[in-house]
Amino acid sequence: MRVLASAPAKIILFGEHSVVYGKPAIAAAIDLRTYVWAGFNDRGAIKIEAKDIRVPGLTVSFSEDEIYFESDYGKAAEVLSYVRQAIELVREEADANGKGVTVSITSQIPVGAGLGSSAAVAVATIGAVSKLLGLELTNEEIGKLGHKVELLVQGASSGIDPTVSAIGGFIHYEKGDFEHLPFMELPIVVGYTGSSGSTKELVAMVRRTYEEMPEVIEPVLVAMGKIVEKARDVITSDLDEELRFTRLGRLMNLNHGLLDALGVSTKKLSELVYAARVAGAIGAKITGAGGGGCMYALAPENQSEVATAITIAGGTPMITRISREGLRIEEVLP
Ligand SMILES: Nc1ncnc2c1ncn2[C@@H]1O[C@H](COP(=O)(O)OP(=O)(O)OP(=O)(O)O)[C@@H](O)[C@H]1O
Ligand SMILES: C[C@@](O)(CCO)CC(=O)[O-]
Ligand SMILES: [Mg+2]
Repeated sequence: MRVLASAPAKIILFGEHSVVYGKPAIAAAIDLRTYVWAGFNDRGAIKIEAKDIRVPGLTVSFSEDEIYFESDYGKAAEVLSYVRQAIELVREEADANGKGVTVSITSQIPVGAGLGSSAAVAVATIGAVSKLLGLELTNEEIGKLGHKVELLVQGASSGIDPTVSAIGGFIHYEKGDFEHLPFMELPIVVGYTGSSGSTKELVAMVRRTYEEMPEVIEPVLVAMGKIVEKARDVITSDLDEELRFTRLGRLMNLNHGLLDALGVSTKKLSELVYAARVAGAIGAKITGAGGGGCMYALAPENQSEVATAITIAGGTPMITRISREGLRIEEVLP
């Protein structure tokens, strides 16, 4: 038997980092996906093929008893840790610890770019392997297992990325609970700096700053949480669209400033943010963990001008759409 599952990338519209401290956040699944085929092998081993993982200089195929790699073993094992933890967790849930499982991954999502590649690969792997092992899990349950994987690998995770990747759509998230927000088409442009940041390291860096001066950082996190609640009020209000976008844009700019204050922006990210604003975006901010990766801009009137400005500033623009669908079982072969 073989199973193909896919799970989407995400953008965090408001509230990254502060969400790790129990504040609310708003996120949406987008139409870039990671695909995972799962099947059995008769060696009782975990075998992972992740040939197209876009980590510079690294092409790996790895299993418990065999490792093929074009880089050092330590790096390969670390890069594949989300997938391996996902498989191990599902084998445990299914009481199938000795069962040989092979997964093969292809992905449209840039890695370490703030678009939730770690959550998508964990969720798609859990979806495919749980189906293979005969577990009946809901997408919500799979999101919770994805959160466990992120906690095991990163040490800290709010769970928002695996949740939105598993269930799709547009969500408000707080301390493990989520609520779907009314679906709206968002005229956004994502700008990719081309460099990556590790969520594990960025979350740890913010934690160090917090521990060094909690009396300074806590109010910043509280303000971020308030921005999210304001944004939710605007999204669910009956204000006309123009006013709604204007208010959301202002809240995005405030949120970006506070993320910059936490130290998770980079010169390139800030350049893309300012280029987008100058080209007429009504709001622009980092999305995801930062340290490289992506920003997004809200540009109801002038998406193509903003995309051009991002290109001129040295970034790669992506015009994406919100994906209503989260985890999907694409194919089951006998
Ligand atoms: N296609 C893939 N195959 C295997 N592992 C992957 C794949 N895509 C991502 N990963 C894993 O996820 C890691 C990147 O996760 P990280 O959380 O640092 O960034 P991100 O999820 O892309 O961005 P963010 O968390 O800010 O949204 C990679 O180093 C790798 O371990
Ligand atoms: C930086 C962070 O807030 C979002 C990463 O997409 C981490 C998390 O919520 O787990
Ligand atoms: Mg991640």
